[in-house]
Amino acid sequence: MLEKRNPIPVAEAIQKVMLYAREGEKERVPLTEAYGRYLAEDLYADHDVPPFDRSPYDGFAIRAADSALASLDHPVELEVIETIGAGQVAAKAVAAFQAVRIMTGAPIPDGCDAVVMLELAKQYERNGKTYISIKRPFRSGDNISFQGEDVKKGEVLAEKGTFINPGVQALLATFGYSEVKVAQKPKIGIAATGNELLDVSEPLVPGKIRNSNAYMIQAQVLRSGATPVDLGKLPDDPDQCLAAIEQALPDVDFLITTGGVSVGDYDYLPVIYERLGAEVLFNKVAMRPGSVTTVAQLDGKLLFGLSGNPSACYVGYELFVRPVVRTMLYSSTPHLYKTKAILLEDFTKPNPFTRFVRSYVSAQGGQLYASPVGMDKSNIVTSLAKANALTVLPGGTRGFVKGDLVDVWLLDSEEGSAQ
Ligand SMILES: Nc1nc2c(c(=O)[nH]1)N[C@H]1C(S)=C(S)[C@@H](COP(=O)(O)OP(=O)(O)OC[C@H]3O[C@@H](n4cnc5c(N)ncnc54)[C@H](O)[C@@H]3O)O[C@H]1N2
Ligand code: MOO
Ligand SMILES: [Mg+2]
Repeated sequence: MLEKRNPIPVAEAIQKVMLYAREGEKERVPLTEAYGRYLAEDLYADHDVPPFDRSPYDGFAIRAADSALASLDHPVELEVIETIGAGQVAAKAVAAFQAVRIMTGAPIPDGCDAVVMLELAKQYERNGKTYISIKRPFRSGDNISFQGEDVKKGEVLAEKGTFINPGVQALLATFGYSEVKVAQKPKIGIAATGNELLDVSEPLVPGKIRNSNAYMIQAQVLRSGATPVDLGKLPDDPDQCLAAIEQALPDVDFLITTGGVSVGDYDYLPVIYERLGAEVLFNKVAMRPGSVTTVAQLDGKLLFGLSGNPSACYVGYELFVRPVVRTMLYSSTPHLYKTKAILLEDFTKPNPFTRFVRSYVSAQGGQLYASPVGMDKSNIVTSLAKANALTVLPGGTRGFVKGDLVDVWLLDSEEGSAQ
């Protein structure tokens, strides 16, 4: 007897999954391996940057008061008593009408409070001494890069969960983190089910296809910041699938299977969840593609039964797996980044369920535009290669036309959305 499945709205399905989302563990990695990871702690400034007043120019450090009367007609002469480069500290005290030759990055000598750019000073020698003359006054503070002007001690520079981009990497180095506490990468088991599946290296034979989903998901897992664990191909045999899943579960944070979740004779995932004693959170979502997406939990561990159809499988990962991965990585915005774009083509098909159209979003003149890419069917694989976004057409609508403003969820953005 065919069990009747109840489609639930996408937002409700996501909510049900998110109830099981947990923050992950921390680990320390060398700074050289921190790029691309997620901070496990807020990053505080434990000192001012710059840590001392310094010169932003090559030139001369002076006492501004000495230049008060300088003009084109009456240049002021100062004696240059010392030269310091970046990394050096002036050894002498600067007295009235004295200056220090200073290079960019060197600390401002005691007593000085302004810097004259090299180009604005005339330098000359007289009786074995070096002098400069300047033809305009400088105010106290002119051309000084002040201690703490970049950041003050105690400020939070990047919050826990921040993606470590090259800029964050620079901050970590600035504050002396030779090792960085980052979120441990969740481990995600991936098993592709189906008797029809060939290995990538096998030649095609009648009735069979190559397993593309496992490799697609592997890349999605990596893109979302987790580690894929390849559990291989499983035949459409409930005993073998059950044994493989039971064996794999203890070593992974989540388990993804593809295929076998619909109502076919060889769709065994529902039976397997039952035999495992897992609670099925839902087995039908009002979305296309991916309506058969099934998610179950066993002792709090999520089992994602993604569709066998490539486009449905892909969308299932981005909607349901990505946010739990990002939550483990401490993100407060774990979902795909949501924005709006102008549709560049008519999309007149009705949308009985919310439709996620694989799309290419581009920016032109400060406006985002969305073009559907390739055929909009769940068994299509080619459209995925061009997609950088999902255009979201709500269930119960039809007749979107070129020029309509539509919701788009970006696939490649490091930024996410809270909801
Ligand atoms: N009578 C009904 N039939 C179907 C329904 C339905 O509601 N009633 N739902 C359809 C929808 S929607 C989808 S999506 C698919 C989902 O099927 P399954 O998740 O059970 O997946 P399979 O049956 O195993 O395979 C479907 C399709 O995908 C190909 N596939 C499977 N695994 C891979 C892989 N690793 N790499 C590439 N391609 C894969 C497989 O060969 C099939 O062509 O069910 C509809 N049917
Ligand atoms: O799960 Mo099926 O893709 O709705 O397309
Ligand atoms: Mg099936």
